[in-house]
Amino acid sequence: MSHDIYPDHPPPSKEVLREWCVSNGVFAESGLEICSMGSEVGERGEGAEGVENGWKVVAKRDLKAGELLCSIPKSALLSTRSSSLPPLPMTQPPLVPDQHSSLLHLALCVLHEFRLEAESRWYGYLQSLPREPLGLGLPVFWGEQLHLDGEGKAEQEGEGEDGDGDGREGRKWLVGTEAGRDLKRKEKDGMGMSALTSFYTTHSSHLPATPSHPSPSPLSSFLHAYSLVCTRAFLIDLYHTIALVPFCDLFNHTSTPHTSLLSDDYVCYLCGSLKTCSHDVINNDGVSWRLSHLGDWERRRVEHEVDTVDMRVERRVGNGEEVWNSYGEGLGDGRLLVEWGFIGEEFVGDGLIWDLEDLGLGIAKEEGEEEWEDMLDQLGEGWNERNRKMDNDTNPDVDDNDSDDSDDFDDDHETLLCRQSRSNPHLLNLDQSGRISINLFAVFWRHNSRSTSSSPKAESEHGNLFAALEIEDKTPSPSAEITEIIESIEELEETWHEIQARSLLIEDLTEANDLGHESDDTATHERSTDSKEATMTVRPQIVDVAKRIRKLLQDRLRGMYKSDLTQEQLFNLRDTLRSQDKYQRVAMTLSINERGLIISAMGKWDEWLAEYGASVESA
Ligand SMILES: C[S@@+](CC[C@H](N)C(=O)[O-])C[C@H]1O[C@@H](n2cnc3c(N)ncnc32)[C@H](O)[C@@H]1O
Repeated sequence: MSHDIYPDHPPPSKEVLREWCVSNGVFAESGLEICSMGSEVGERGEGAEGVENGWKVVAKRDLKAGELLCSIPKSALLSTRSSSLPPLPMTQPPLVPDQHSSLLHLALCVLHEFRLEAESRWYGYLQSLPREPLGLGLPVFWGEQLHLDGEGKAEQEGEGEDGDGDGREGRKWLVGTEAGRDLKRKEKDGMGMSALTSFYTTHSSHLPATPSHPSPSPLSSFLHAYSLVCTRAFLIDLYHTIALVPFCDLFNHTSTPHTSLLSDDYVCYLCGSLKTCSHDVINNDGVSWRLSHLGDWERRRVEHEVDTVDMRVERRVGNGEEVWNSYGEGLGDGRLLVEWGFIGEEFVGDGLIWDLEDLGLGIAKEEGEEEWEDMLDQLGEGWNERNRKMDNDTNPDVDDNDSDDSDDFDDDHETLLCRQSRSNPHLLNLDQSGRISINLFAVFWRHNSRSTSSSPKAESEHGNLFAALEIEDKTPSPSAEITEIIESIEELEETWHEIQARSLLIEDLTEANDLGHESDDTATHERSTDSKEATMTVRPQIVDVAKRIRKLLQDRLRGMYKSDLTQEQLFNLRDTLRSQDKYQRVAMTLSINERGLIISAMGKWDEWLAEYGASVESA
């Protein structure tokens, strides 16, 4: 599948971009250099073996915190407000300006500017953007063989860019992974391939003919423009909403960035003015309501300075180091791959996630979601309360409000369970340290107690069928339930801690034996047997829940592509991929990493169940 963006134009040029920046008032610190990723020389598309490398920003000298990296006047931003594409006609139903429709609209504007070629105000910038691979390798396009012209008519079918099936195979490896979940969610939320196709089919006729593009552009051109917008646009302010920001979009992502984008967002939403404008309502002090939250000094600044988007050094950058931005906090590889087409293997974010309906408990998404969320909110409160108490007991002098972050259990990565995610307290996840969230434990625990506490009453004397089916509700009150859950979690962790301590003791004794310190085998045996006798007992319900969790992990693993292969076999398989199988390589890496996390978590639950798993049968 090929697009019609800049056919027969020279490759992207840093020099042309630099000249465009200068003539559009863009300031870029002279101590920054745009380099090719993976090699220090060459323009786009000139990497080794013709592989597109992408660009990055590198510091040519030490950069101190506070230094200005770049400053772009808002007049240079490319947004739906600034583009020369005429406003979209009212659609039926109207295009609600949510984030996705804003991306689609901006993509149409970008395609229009591409079609203007050198006539566009942004040509010097747009020519610098990647032109390959089509759709920038975002998984939503992997393996797509869709060919439509600008009017939505099928073009000639043929082998696309990844006609050898790299994309199709790559998609298979995403099944069951976080990226696979994200792709499904996007499709469901109307952000998949079919929604993109239908948007362009509806709106392509709105693109004016240009001297270089008298006919409509193929769908592939729109998809490419859309990918550029998705991977490069920033949220700016109330007027532009999202926009492409020349130069700022050259910084790559890491979870420990040096810089971030700064923009005053409280502009007039009608004309974009930051300084007081004719649309403003003035308060009794003669100040626009819009700017009334600012102090005197700040107000003077906005009234007199050019409105810009800036990036400053927030963490020192050494000479020769790449300067990193962050595309969002806690972005895991699944999300990075789906939204930006790469993985960072930094193992940050919330790990693997389940929805309520994925838990095999027969809970539909809409069914009682609020009730479950209420329970999780109460659990969160109960958990924080417990932490405060624990901290007070161990450290009576510490301020109560500081206690949340300093809890030993929550920060101990060797535990079976982890606290609620900071990004979403309702999340049901397996964290990056292989710990199941207390939420998942609580959902299984509650489901278990509901199904065991509701037992049909014995048939009445008169054989009344309705009376026989009446359910006796022994459900505990919500607060009693949360207390029970927290006590169960503590019980689970204490027993896990005991197992860990015992294996450490055995390891120590074996090591000591190997070194000949305590050569008496009988003594070793006696001590390890002693410690075994210290085993605690647990409530059967905890065992039930542990078994559910173990099964949940196993099911997730089994839902992955080629789930019967061992990690070693997968590594070997990945090693045999051809250099051009880049989608398969990245998808396999993601899948292997997620499998590793599940396997290590399963190992812990197996160890615990080996000790306590039988007690439920005897209960
Ligand atoms: C905003 S652009 C950054 C500049 C881009 N590298 C370029 O060549 O113009 C975002 C894209 O850069 C690439 N990218 C960003 N961070 C990356 C990273 N840590 N590793 C690999 N690629 C990255 C991805 O292709 C992503 O879609």
